[in-house]
Amino acid sequence: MATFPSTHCCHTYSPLPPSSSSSSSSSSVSYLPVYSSVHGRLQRVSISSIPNRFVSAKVSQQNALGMQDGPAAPAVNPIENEAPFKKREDGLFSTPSSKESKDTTVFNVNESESTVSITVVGASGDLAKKKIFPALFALFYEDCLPKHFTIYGYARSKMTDAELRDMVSKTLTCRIDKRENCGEKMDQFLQRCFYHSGQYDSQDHFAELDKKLKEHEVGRVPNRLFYLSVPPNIFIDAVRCASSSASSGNGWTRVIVEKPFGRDSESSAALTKALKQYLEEDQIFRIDHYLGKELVENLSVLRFSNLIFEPLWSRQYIRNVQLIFSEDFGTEGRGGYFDNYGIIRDIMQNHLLQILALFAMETPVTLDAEDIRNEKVKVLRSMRPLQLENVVTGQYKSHVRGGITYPAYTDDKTVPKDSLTPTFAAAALFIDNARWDGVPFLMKAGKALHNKRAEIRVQFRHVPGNLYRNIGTELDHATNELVIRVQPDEAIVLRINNKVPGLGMRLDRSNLNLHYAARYSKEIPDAYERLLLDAIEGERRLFIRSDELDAAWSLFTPLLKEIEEKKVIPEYYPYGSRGPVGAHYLAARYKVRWGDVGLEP
Ligand SMILES: NC(=O)C1=CN([C@@H]2O[C@H](COP(=O)(O)OP(=O)(O)OC[C@H]3O[C@@H](n4cnc5c(N)ncnc54)[C@H](OP(=O)(O)O)[C@@H]3O)[C@@H](O)[C@H]2O)C=CC1
Ligand SMILES: O=C1O[C@H](COP(=O)(O)O)[C@@H](O)[C@H](O)[C@H]1O
Repeated sequence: MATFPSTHCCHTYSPLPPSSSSSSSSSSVSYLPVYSSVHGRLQRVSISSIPNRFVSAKVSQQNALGMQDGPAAPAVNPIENEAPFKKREDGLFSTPSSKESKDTTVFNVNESESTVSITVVGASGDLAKKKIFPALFALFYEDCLPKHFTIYGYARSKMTDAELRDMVSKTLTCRIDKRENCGEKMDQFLQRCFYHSGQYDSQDHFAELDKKLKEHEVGRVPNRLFYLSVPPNIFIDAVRCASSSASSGNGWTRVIVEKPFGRDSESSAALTKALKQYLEEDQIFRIDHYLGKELVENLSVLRFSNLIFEPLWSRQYIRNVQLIFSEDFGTEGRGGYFDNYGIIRDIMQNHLLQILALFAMETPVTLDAEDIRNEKVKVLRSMRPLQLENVVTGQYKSHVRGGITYPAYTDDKTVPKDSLTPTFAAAALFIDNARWDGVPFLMKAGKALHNKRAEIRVQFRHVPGNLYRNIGTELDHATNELVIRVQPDEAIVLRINNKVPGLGMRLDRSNLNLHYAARYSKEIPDAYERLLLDAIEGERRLFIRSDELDAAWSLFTPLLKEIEEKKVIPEYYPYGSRGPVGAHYLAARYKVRWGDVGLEP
């Protein structure tokens, strides 16, 4: 039997008044006085077709705008009136149709009865310091963690609790808009962080951890979350030891697994098989942190809650879709890992493909995790495996600019001098279904490029019958474009044609711009915050199911094998440039121009 931690964090995102949204050139949209955030919770309900956080947002938005067609939306959470829970003999409530097995999620009326122990395995590492501990602190700071929780760092390095706290404290930051009591909050958080040193393959060492966890859990239903923040060759040992010696007796046990989930179909299937010796599928939370990014989460909202977009979302109106990732730094410090994977496995097969699946899927039956993941799998299975002729690879070379020498990829000491591993790739993908037949989905990902950016660009078809041809406007070259800028400086921009004001008739291209920093005053939570909170709450929507993973690898494995077998030589591009010119030829073959070249955005 497991309990559900009751969390009560509630962020409210108040849009800035229109007058202060100076860079939102557009705002013809009504001003929303209060917008409940994704973290807004009325009451914890986990396995409902609509996660609670969504319901609270929807209700407050509808009430604020009077948007709904029918009578005003109720001011209470409709789920409260649906009584979807069975009362159990022990006083807890469980969902009648829970799909979880060992990991049965229940709604705990009395939060003080349960506790969550979060163990960061690999706590001495880069990701733990950079992302996991800061995200846990941010959740604590926002009152999003359950009332009773303990955090343990676990790794081989020898450290005391005080040393872990010292290490962690160096990376904690407070929300810009909530600086007050920051030091106090940090101290409170650090007091709940502990450390246990042990080997990853030692059941005895995990049993020692178990003993320590029990001391903190005494008197409460213990729920345990393990975050595997270690290199992938350690995943199975750590899961075996954690599950046999440190899993929860009568609460839930969940494991967040970091990427990479294998390096091809076979190794991924082997990893899944090995993990399933110790865990049920619903205990495994395969993380793809791009799914936790605000604008990726917003993709479905944009599409399925706006009548103006969904009818256009098909081959009939969309000419091509571009998924672009670029970083303005190289593999600095991670060359050893990267050389075994390359950019196609590091970014395309997971982050960009996940975005593509969300972008292209059919409307899910509900917002339930399984319904969404079912639709994503269908899209992935409708896609053609990538072919080498539709792919361009590149690798960055040294470049001198402004007296500074930027290194080549192979200058990294952990990378073999003759490495052919791509640090850049561009690819054309196709979805062979009725909605997307013939529409090129172009992906481009690279390190050591001229900027850091992740975005989705949707280029629409031209308006048939160019009414404005006689005034010299070639509308075929000025088609509408929707840009969803995932990072940095999150924004949704729609490029339209408009008349230049004045007595004459001249056309211009302008941007309708939802610029998040201008529209919302609060900091956007880091992806790891959202995903950690979801894992604690048993929400699987943003985690990768094993059949999704299989489908994703099926698309890329033949290509990756061919690149390696044929020892395909990447096109070399200077550090800090826009990448290989081959990417433009690839796009041109499908009559596409990369939208990120030339004019901003
Ligand atoms: N860093 C990042 O930005 C990202 C990382 N990831 C993934 O997250 C996971 C963790 O990444 P990261 O923190 O960078 O990894 P690290 O290389 O920093 O490893 C984490 C910890 O694991 C232990 N460790 C490292 N190598 C070995 C080894 N060969 N044998 C046994 N233990 C080892 C070390 O702890 P100790 O010696 O104390 O035991 C180390 O502190 C990886 O799976 C990575 O692919 C995913 C996305 C981004
Ligand atoms: O998963 C990875 O992502 C990072 C980029 O993440 P971001 O959130 O900073 O955009 C990338 O640098 C790394 O190579 C890759 O493993």
